Amino acid sequence: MKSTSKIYTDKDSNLDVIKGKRIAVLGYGSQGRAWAQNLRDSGLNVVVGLEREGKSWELTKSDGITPLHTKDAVKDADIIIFLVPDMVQRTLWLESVQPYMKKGADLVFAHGFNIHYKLIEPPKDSDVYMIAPKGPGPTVREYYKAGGGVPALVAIHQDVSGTALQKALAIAKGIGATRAGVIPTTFKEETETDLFGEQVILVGGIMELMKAAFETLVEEGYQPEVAYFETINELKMLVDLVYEKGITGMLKAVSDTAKYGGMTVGKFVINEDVRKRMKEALQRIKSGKFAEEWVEEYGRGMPTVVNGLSQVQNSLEEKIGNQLKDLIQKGKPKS
Ligand SMILES: NC(=O)c1ccc[n+]([C@@H]2O[C@H](COP(=O)([O-])OP(=O)(O)OC[C@H]3O[C@@H](n4cnc5c(N)ncnc54)[C@H](O)[C@@H]3O)[C@@H](O)[C@H]2O)c1
Ligand SMILES: CC(C)(O)[C@@H](O)C(=O)O
Ligand SMILES: [Mg+2]
Ligand SMILES: [Mg+2]
Repeated sequence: MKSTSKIYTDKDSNLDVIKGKRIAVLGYGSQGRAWAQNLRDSGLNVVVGLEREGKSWELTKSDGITPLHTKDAVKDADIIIFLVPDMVQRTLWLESVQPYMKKGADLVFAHGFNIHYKLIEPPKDSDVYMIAPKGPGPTVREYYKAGGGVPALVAIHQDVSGTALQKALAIAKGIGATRAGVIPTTFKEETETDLFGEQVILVGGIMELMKAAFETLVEEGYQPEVAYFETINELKMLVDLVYEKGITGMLKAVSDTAKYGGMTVGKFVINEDVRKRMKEALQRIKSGKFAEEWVEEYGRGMPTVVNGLSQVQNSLEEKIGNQLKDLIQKGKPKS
């Protein structure tokens, strides 16, 4: 185990390093919308680059930011931030960024996928760095507006100017991340751990665990509403306790019966076999097999993602969740 040598906070970063520089945020989705608004509200010079005048274009305008066609946005930009989907970045780079950008402009990422797996080969005269928020885009905006920030990782791939880290930390400050903390990493470590996290726990693991538990109860004849409260809705409250007080805090809040059952049956369900599969999933990421498969799936129009989303939308647990939504919302604290 090698612990981080440093956690950067507000006092380690200075917005002046990038003040007045023209920042082009490419894409206005989950992260793009949050970054563009946070950077603008931090007093930085932001434009948004989009390929066409559609939904994102209108949203950008209604948020008070100027949308431009990508090539116009990158033409005069000193810092170009890729916040379009990972599978779109290579084509955007080849067709709309590389031919039009200023020589030596910085190339910035929120995830290392395209650089680590060499889908984008940046010019040798650009600084290339990453600020990877460890949370979803809407939360990056929500926390910033409330005076906080989502923690992030920072990594430098190319440092031609010798100031790449200072610029990366200034952007991290501009989106609010240094209000929490920013940990230095490499493109390799960020890419592999981020993919692993979303596959085995944050997205894949939790989703399948919730579904499997819900379906087990329903198949055994229990009321789906009771199953929903038990296996999906209450999860937030227990994860909130972990977030506020750690795993120990969560354990202290539940009954001794839940502690004993959780400590024994948890290990029976999430057993050595599951850990072996986690290692296998990590191996597929490290070898590049997952990246290869994802590029191929994307090329076929993402059938697995499209069908998977529609299956989830039409599942019994989603129907029950929708029926209970008003009731659940009414019970939420009014702050
Ligand atoms: N979603 C997250 O919370 C999150 C968290 C950390 C890092 N990241 C990283 O941030 C980057 C952006 O991800 P995201 O989830 O915010 O993206 P997204 O899917 O929300 O991006 C959608 C936006 O990208 C643009 N776009 C979509 N398709 C396009 C196309 N074919 N051509 C040109 N532009 C197109 C549009 O502006 C659209 O609004 C990725 O590298 C991702 O890995 C995302
Ligand atoms: C929000 C996540 C899952 O952490 C991010 O990594 C993503 O790819 O959306
Ligand atoms: Mg990710
Ligand atoms: Mg992530």
